[in-house]
Amino acid sequence: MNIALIAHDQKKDDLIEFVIAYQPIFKEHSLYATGTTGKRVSEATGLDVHRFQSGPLGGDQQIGAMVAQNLLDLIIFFRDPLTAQPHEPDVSALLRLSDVYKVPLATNMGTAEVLLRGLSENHLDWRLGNKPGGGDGR
Ligand SMILES: O=C(CO)COP(=O)(O)O
Repeated sequence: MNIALIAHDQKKDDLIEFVIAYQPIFKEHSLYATGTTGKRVSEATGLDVHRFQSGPLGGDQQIGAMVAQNLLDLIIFFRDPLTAQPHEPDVSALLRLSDVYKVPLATNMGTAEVLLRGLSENHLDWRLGNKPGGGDGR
């Protein structure tokens, strides 16, 4: 599966803790991330992470472009609900596209735990049969 990891600055430590806790699961999958998140995760875990631009420079939109091609199967996005983000429209657009393409997305650790356990028990395998032939791949 292709998994995206994103965290706002105040949540990056939480995400790293989470990835370390579930590293045996994450290492079985392909990881993508916004720039700084990906750097922090790969430094902390040694996992191979494909890094896009930093969020404020378009990283959320690059991940959104993957969603629009139905190339992402799971998104872990630890948002900071207490800090205004200059690129809030990009964040909203990514959440909207995830709903359009029915991509499971966790915005906090509680939901992320449930999704990772579901992933490890093959409950997300329906994603594998949900790939587009092109065009409207919903
Ligand atoms: O801002 C972000 C998501 O909206 C995250 O970007 P970074 O991983 O580059 O900090």
